[in-house]
Amino acid sequence: MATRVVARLSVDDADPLSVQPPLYETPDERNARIALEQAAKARSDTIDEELERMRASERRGPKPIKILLLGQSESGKSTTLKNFQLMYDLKSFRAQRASWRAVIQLNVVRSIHSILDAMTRAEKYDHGPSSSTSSKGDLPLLTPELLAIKSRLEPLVEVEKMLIRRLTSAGSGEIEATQLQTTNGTVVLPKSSPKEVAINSTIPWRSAFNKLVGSADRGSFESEDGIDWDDPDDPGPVLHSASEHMKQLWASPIIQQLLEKENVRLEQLSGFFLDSLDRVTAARYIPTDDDILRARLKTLGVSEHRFKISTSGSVRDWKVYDVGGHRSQRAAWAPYFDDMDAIIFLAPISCFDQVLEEDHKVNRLEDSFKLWTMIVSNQLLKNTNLILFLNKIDILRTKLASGIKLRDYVVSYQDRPNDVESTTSYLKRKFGGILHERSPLPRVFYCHLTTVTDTNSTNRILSNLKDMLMRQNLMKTNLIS
Ligand SMILES: Nc1nc2c(ncn2[C@@H]2O[C@H](COP(=O)(O)OP(=O)(O)OP(=O)(O)O)[C@@H](O)[C@H]2O)c(=O)[nH]1
Ligand SMILES: [Mg+2]
Repeated sequence: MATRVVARLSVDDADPLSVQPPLYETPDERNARIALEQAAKARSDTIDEELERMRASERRGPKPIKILLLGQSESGKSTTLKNFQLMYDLKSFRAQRASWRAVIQLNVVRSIHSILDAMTRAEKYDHGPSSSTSSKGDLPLLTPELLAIKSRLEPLVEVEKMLIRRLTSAGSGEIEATQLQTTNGTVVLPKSSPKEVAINSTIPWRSAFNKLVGSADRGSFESEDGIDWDDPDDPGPVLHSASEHMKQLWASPIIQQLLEKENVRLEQLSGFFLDSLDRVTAARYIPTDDDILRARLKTLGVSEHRFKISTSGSVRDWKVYDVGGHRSQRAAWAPYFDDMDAIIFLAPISCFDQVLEEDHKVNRLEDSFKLWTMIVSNQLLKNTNLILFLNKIDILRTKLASGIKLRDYVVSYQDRPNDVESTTSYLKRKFGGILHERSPLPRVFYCHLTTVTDTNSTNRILSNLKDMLMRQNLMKTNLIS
């Protein structure tokens, strides 16, 4: 009988293509090894053939039309992508309902968490050593009823943690600190609202949520909306039972006063659903398309989305790239500058009175101007169409109507009227001026005033863009003269 070689790689561990045949093996082991090698080679050949087939088809067919979405964090890039999906891939957009439902639940508990944090701060002032000094008097006193609601809602922080765990379980996300931390018994209070969860879009995070809310073999699984109503981990029932308390908290004038004093403007934050609590905490809540557009999940990395889009009988492949806009993510943009047909640049101009979340010294509008300057002057992009979306016009309208003045943040605006028409045409001229001054080659200034959460108006703009790019592309490939 042949001697066994000690400490040999087991058949399971070995890579059959890279491991030398062992010096000693039994006939059975030899046959097993050969069979394994043959199977591995067959697999490898199939992959090679598939790759070659894909390359050949890419060589044969016209090049896909490529669009890159750029702009600072929360400018509306992923929301624009959702509009593309709604228009050109409705089936997969709707198939994601269960996942977006979980994101909306996360958005709701995050808002409630912000209120609970503000209440904790107010309580601290009430009981703290400096309670007899001046600053305490600024914060409203919390009534026993409100404090009872607070204790009733505190378990929602656990629901938030659970949702975040599910979301990030596939290693696809990053969480920034969300809880109060205790150091030497001292409560370290966050200045602003709880931080966001960010998701690396290259990894299919939705499968994590599908696992959370969907399982095809459960009796009540409804394939239409993909929601598994019997899932024991679904936070829906907990949110439903806490709904009245959440509504009371949000409707309380004392809480509104507290948030105002603390400068926590939840209704201006992304993923705000507290005005729709009745609906989004209903026992059988299914998100509408509009809800999905309003749901907020911060992007990490770059993701590619493919569409088949037709115009005048001609069908073309499109690739739309969504990127993370946070400063830490911007280094990942440049490798995609090559070979883009168009860049949609989103500047959320309603943010003229806000600062970047990642650097509180930088005004958001100023950051958009700097980013736009960098994009228009980039040599690699000199032949790329640039389409500017001056976004969040709905929020701009509300803000200006509430008396917030553009001239207080953009000094050069001086005494011009503080209405939507004048402010937008002023800002449009400024962005246009930068394009004309800094572009390496003369180029057309395409600019739209947008509210990308409004599907009808965005649909029209994207359809026009589609026609323009299809025409350009056909001209390039000499199909029309
Ligand atoms: N009211 C309003 N909300 C908008 C508009 N555009 C986007 N939003 C909301 O703003 C939030 C941020 O939008 P996203 O599309 O996630 O922003 P993003 O540019 O992808 O941000 P990052 O992924 O962090 O780079 C979401 O909750 C959107 O629903 C708009 O025009 N009006
Ligand atoms: Mg995004």
